[in-house]
Amino acid sequence: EDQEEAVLRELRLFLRNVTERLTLDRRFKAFTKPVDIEEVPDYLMVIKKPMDLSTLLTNIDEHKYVTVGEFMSDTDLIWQNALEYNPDSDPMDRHIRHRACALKDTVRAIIKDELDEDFERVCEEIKESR
Ligand SMILES: Cc1noc(C)c1-c1cc(NS(=O)(=O)c2ccccc2)cc(C(=O)O)c1
Repeated sequence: EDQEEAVLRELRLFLRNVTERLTLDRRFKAFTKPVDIEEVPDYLMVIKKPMDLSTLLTNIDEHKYVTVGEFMSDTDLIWQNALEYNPDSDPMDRHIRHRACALKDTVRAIIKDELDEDFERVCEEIKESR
């Protein structure tokens, strides 16, 4: 089992830990599962790349992410989609946008505080070498 696999296993542990903490946060309940197309029939006409926290976990387990940057692109989709689909001034839209902004800020704060820059650089080098 070479060094690269050890690094990527550590990356997956970190990303699972971050994702599970977000899933446990009650503010982000609406982001825990794919938007229900029965409940929101026109959703896929507006949002071309749906994403949610349970899909992030599946992606991690399927070794989709080789860098934290790739993971961040998918977490960005979650809040960007919510802002795009819920643009109006009514209280419901404002509430989901507030939670979307909280998700954006929370992910960035966790990564800034807990991701070692040297570790991410090693992941980037593995990605370039593949
Ligand atoms: C997310 C999202 N993006 O556009 C919209 C609109 C939402 C969104 C969708 C739902 N209903 S849902 O059946 O698709 C669902 C329930 C529980 C977990 C995940 C999805 C609820 C809410 C809410 O604020 O409670 C928000």
